Order: sequence, then structure tokens, then C-alpha cells
Amino acid sequence: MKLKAQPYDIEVGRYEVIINTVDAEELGIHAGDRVQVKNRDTLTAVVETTDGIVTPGRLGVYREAWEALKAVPDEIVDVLPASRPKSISFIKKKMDREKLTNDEMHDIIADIVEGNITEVELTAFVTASYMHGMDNDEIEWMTRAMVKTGDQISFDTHPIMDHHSIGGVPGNKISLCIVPIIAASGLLIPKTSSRAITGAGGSADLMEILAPVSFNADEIKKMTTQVGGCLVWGGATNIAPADDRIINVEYPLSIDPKSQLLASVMAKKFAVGADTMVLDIPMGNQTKIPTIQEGRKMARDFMELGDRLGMKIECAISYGGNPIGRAIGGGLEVKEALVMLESFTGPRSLLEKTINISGMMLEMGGMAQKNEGAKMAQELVKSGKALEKFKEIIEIQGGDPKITSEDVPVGDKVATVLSPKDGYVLDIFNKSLVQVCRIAGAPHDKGAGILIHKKKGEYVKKGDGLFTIYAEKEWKLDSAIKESLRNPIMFVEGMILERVQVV
Ligand SMILES: O=P(O)(O)OC[C@H]1O[C@H](OP(=O)(O)O)[C@H](O)[C@@H]1O
Ligand SMILES: O=c1cc[nH]c(=O)[nH]1
Repeated sequence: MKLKAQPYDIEVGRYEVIINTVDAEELGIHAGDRVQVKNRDTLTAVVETTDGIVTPGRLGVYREAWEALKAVPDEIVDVLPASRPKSISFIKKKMDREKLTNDEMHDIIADIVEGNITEVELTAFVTASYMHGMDNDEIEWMTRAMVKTGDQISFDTHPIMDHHSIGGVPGNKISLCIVPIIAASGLLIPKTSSRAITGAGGSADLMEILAPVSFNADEIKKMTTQVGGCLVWGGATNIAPADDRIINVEYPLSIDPKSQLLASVMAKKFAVGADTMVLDIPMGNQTKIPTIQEGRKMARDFMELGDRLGMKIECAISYGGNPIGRAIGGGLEVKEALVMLESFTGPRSLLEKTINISGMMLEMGGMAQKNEGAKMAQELVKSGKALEKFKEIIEIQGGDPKITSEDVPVGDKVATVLSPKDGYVLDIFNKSLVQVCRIAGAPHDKGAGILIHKKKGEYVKKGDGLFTIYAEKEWKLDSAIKESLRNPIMFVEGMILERVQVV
């Protein structure tokens, strides 16, 4: 069918066109199908249908396809139905619980990167992996495919250190402290992070408050070589580019399938040339890993994948049943991390976790003797060397090195939720906590989040502040307050939880 091309200057991340439903019917295609579009060039594009935006006889062409066709407005192009990429049948195979081959996995990942797969198809892949899982071969193949379809860095020196958390515990701002501690010791750490997946702020979201986080592979290598480390957003680089596209469909579902999680973390690490790393596995109620047994299984899976990739990995199964520190979300978390580096003060959970994971890394990297790493990490903070290093990292990434914890802005719309009774904080519900932060605006609004005043086990009197919600917009604060009342984030009770009696 011949149609008149008209441009839609909108970036959609793949070749996509809009066809009027009258023409779509004539071609025998539906929304989500593919068509071949030909002028002097030929490309395959995903179809969107419309009753109005594009009139019959015309073809709306989004930016990527328009640029690839080098089309001119009103140019006549040929449009024909095209078949779906083969990888759709491989996704179907995973939905049917079958094992994929190395080539099939590579095709799926390559099609994700090239934008040949729609969100619906990608969601089906992620959901099928969530429900049916993958074996170690498939996970290795997915990891290698994610690395191969993007840029890679290689350093002339070793070891190249890295740290990563599987996430799932609120307030886990430790990367902001660990990266400078390790770099201050003289080791190299080119740290890439994701944005929030199931949480209220990933490390990339937090670092972005202090400095830009979008860099390419060459820039990451240069910054790491110059100051010892960096903390950048993996999604902005062309490093393991499939990762961020997969995370984009995981985020709205708040799921992180184990197979994708392993590949996502390890592909980012392998691609930046890291060879020695510590993996944080937060474990506890309402985390990604509810029991120690599952934590050990996850650790074994990471170590086996590390072996297959030739990387030295140790895991720290950490306590995740309660938030790390007292600040959750954007600026609040960054402040808490900076206070820790400025004065080695703050919540014990943050200090202890940061120091112990850094200690493991210093031992693995050959900077400290066995069991001496934590002491060395502590000295690097107390001497101010870690803070000084963090400022160098902030500066090289384009931020203001003079920033202090006092300067970090937080939302000015605040409300403190009070305890309804005397008693103990018997539980904090991680998922409800994150939900309230997200409704308050996190991770997008950097000033949004929650500051916890009372943690698990602490005694409270009726009327004491339990936590304060921060937001940038009044209406978001109102919605967050309502959510925190509908779905409480804390359980306060006395020693007698309930009286059960004969009625
Ligand atoms: O949103 P949830 O699922 O909690 O976790 C995602 C976070 O966990 C990892 O943290 P890090 O980069 O190792 O500090 C990711 O990179 C991301 O920042
Ligand atoms: O980087 C990360 C961390 C957790 N889960 C992922 O999928 N990727």
C-alpha cells in the first residue's frame, strides 16, 4: 500500500509508525504488528493505529524511523505487513517453561537493545522469567548477551573493584559511602548503579542530587583512572543497554525476577571490567530475600555466575528487615550519607553496614589483612580521606565539591505522623514505607521521602512522632498522609498484643 509519510518528532526508542485504522484494516494488521516501510531504504517498524491523529492515506512516522528513512514530508512510501522478530517465539517458549538456547537468548537481548520488541512483549518476557525462572546456563547467556550488545571497558591494571546491592531494603544509601572509601584506599572502583527498581531511590537517583550521572564508557574509564572511582547511572551509558529497558518494565510492576536481577547486576559489573566485588544481599521480611536460606542460595548463584565469568565474588547477606538508617528517599538519604562521611556519626545500621562491606572489599583488594578491613575502612572515614575523595568524585562528575550535608535540599511540605498509643514499634513494613515515599513523589521528586524517628524495638509514648513525610507538592503530601493511614508503615503495640477471652 502506498502512503504519504508525515513526521512525528517524538522519540519512542524504536522504529514506530502510526496508521489510520481504515488503512490498517486494508493491510490486515493490528496495533503491535510490524510493517515494512520502503522508500530508498527499508525498515521494519511497530504499528500504532489511530482513528484520528493520522488520516487515511497517510503514515505517521516517529523520530527514529523518520531519521533512518531520511524521509521528506509528504513523500510516498510503500507499506507492507511484516513478520514479527523470531525472538517473540523465544519469549513464548519461556512462557511455556522451556529452556532457551544461547542463540535464542542472544536474539531476545539484541532485539530489546535494537527496539524490535514492544513493551507488551518485553513485559511478557520479564513476567515469564519471574514466574518460571531460568537455570544457570540461561542466566550466564543472558549476562553475556547483555554485555556483548553494549560497550565494554578494560583497564590495564588490576584489581578493579566493585560493589553492588540487589536492593529491596529502604534507605540503602551505602554505595554513596562505600565508593569513596574504596577509592580513598587507592583501589579503583568504576561503580554503575540502576535507578530505583522496587524502592524509593536507587543509588543513581541519589548520586544525581550531587552531580550528573550520565556518562559513556570512555568517560567512566577516564574519571576512574583520574580520581579512583565514580558513581554513575548504568542506564545512561551504552554499558549493558538492555538492562535499563528491562528495568523500565519491572519498575511499574515492582518486580525484580531473580534471573534478570543476576544478569542485570553482573552484566554491568563485567562490562566495566570489574574483577573483584562484594555483593550485598539484604535479607528479611518484605525484602527480595525473605529467609537466610534463600539468601545463601542467592549468594551461591552469584558466586557461580562470577566463576563462569572469571570474577572473584564475595557476598554479604545483610539484615534488611528494617530500613538502613532513618532516611528514605532522595535528599534525605544523601544528607544521611554525607553526615556519615563528614563526622562518622549517624544511625548504627548505616555505619556498621558500610564499614563491614567496605572492609570485605579492602581485604579482597589486598589493601588490608584478613579481619583488618573494617578497621581500615573506619580510619579512612574518621581521617576525612573518604569525604575528601567523595568531593573529588563529585567534582569530576560535574557537581559542586563544596556541598555539605546541610546544603542538600529536602521537600518543604512536611507532616509528622504521631503514635496513637504507648508501646513499642513492633514492626516497620518496608513495602508500605516505600509506597508512601513513592506517593509523596520519590524517586522523581528528589525532596520527597520519609524520616523515621522510631525504629523497631523502640519505646514510644502516645503522641510521639513516629515518622515525618517530606514532599515537594502539597497534594502529594496529602495523598501520602492518606496512604500512611490506610496502609500503616509501623505497628505500635504494648507487650500484650491482644486479649483473647471467652465471650
Ligand atoms: O529499588 P531497589 O529494588 O531497592 O534497588 C535498586 C538499587 O539497588 C542497587 O543498588 P546499588 O547501585 O548497588 O547501590 C541498584 O543499582 C539500584 O540502585
Ligand atoms: O542493578 C540491579 C539491582 C537489583 N536488581 C536489578 O535488576 N539490577
